[in-house]
Amino acid sequence: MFAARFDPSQVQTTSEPVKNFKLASKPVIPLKRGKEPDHESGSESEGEGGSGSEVEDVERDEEKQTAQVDSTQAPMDVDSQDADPRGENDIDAYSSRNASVDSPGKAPLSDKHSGLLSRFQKTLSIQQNLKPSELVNSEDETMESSEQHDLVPIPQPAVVKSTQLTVEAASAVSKSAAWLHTQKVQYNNSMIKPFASYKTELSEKLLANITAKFSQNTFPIQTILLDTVLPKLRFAQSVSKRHYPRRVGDILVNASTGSGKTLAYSIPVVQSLSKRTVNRLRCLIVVPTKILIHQVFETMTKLSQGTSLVTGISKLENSLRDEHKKFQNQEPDILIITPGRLVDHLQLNSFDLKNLKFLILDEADRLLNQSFQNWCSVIMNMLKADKNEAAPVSVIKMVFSATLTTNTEKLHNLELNRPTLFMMDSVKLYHLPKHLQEYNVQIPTAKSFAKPLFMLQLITAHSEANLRILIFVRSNEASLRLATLLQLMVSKKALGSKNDFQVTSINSNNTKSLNNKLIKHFAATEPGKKGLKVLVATDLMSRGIDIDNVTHVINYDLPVSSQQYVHRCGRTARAQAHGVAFNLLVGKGEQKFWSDHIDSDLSRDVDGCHVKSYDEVDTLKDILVISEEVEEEYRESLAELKSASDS
Ligand SMILES: Nc1ncnc2c1ncn2[C@@H]1O[C@H](COP(=O)(O)OP(=O)(O)OP(=O)(O)O)[C@@H](O)[C@H]1O
Repeated sequence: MFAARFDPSQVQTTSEPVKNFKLASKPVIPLKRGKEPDHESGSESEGEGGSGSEVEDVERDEEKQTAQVDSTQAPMDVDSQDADPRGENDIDAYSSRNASVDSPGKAPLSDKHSGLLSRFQKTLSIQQNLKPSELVNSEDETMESSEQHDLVPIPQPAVVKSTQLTVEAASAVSKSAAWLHTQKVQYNNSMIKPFASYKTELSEKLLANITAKFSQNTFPIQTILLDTVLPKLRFAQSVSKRHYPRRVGDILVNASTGSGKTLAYSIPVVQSLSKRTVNRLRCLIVVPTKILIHQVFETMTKLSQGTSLVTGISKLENSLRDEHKKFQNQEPDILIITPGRLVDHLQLNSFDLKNLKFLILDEADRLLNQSFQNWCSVIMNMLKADKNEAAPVSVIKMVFSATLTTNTEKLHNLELNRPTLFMMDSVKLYHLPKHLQEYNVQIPTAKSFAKPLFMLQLITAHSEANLRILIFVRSNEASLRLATLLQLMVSKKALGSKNDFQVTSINSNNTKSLNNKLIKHFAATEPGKKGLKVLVATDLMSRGIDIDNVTHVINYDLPVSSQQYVHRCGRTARAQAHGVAFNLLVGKGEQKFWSDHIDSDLSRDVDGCHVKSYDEVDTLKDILVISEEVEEEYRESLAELKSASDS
């Protein structure tokens, strides 16, 4: 069913010409006479197929020289620098030309310039001897002259702003440059192909693990990433074992929830590292929550089965000291960790980053919004120190999210190196899964007191069993209260559900282990058991959690942003499965908020699902109708809940 032929020509790259901002002056590299210093391909010995070490030495010199060149100089556009009118590109002409401009005293100037130059130097010396009071501001001077002569002032040339960027302006430019000059590669949902078509790019063992444990066919984000990154990685590793990351550049991915991002970044990592001989920390995967650690660990373990790669995790429940000893004894090749814990281990020197080749941020927008002891700058500084390199360090940063931040400030902190952004070819900020069917339930303000009852009627209107319904509320308190109320209501005669109805609540009143147990129970499928499982949760559950067969998501409380909406709804309709999301909108205010601040940021597949109103479905159109008996029992339940909470 996924066998649609993938045609590489479909890969739409909207790459603006990637301007390689070069530093103001080219570092002069000791190359053979007559050869133009070529930064892109590294060096001339590379053209002669020099041995790895020779290429690495030249590269190391090149990088040292680049690092020494003062990078605060205003970046010069490559065109002006390379467009050499006289076509003199060899190193001799280059140096004599600069000598004449940089050191006038040394090289003979033609006579016609020497007079001009001496007058300029005389003016400079007069200006230096003037007292401050004698210095006249240009505006005042213009005003005085016009008042004295009562003449119409002669039109003055515009005052030319200083060409020197102020530090703030320069950093603002560089920050927006971090994002604006990113090459963009767009893809669409038709880009699916068999994993077997990568048999020349992937090791036999890895390919077997993918097809046996995951799938025969790729998802679109995996196709575009593997097609782009694998060849780059292979070539870069063939040129330099040590510095290949810098040649590949950084990778940014904005792909919808459930689209297989974890596999998309895990495959290139396992492919690149499986040839290594000694265990060294070469890949760091940073995730925002503990639950995600286990999920990524499972994927990595399945992929690297049969290789000698060691994947480690840092568990918050383990003591830092014990983990420190464990990492000291054996450095894992791949480490999955949360940001705060990573900072703790770096400060304890549990491991160093000098061998690191991949730094992966999963749910990156969440990570970049977290301060966690300023983890981002701690890692960036530690990388530069351990690798003894200036930015950009030779590490491939892979930044993944379904709602990747466009906040250049946050991305700037990552000191991106020639980033490529992979994104859906949609005009909106975020893209929803194709088979996610959304329904809006418009509740009149006057009836808002009965919102829990409407939701119960919405749930019990579904006749089929084996539903897994995830209900999102805005707080822990609301999660506990709503779950308790639902249990009370279901125990009543009129309100009771036809199905076996289990309601649980995830909230911070529970211990972490209880929450994990409840999630496992919710996710578990007992064959033959027709349980209708309802889990009430806060947004802790909305990020990256991959639970099979969540059939419905109910936004009982509206999310506060389109990002939150995307992540909540993304718990269903995963891996191209079908899923349903209900939005309970109370009054015109919430309806307007949803359309102005959520729906306006979302794009959906043209041939996919589109938002509907609940009353377009026969079985749902009466959920807002309440009989007297039902209302009576509902009010009883509310009273019971109130007395329980008061006691
Ligand atoms: N090519 C594939 N074919 C079928 N299933 C896949 C494929 N790739 C990944 N999956 C499955 O899809 C599910 C979602 O994958 P994953 O959790 O990586 O999505 P995601 O994009 O990270 O979602 P989120 O943004 O919510 O974190 C997982 O169960 C995974 O095993």
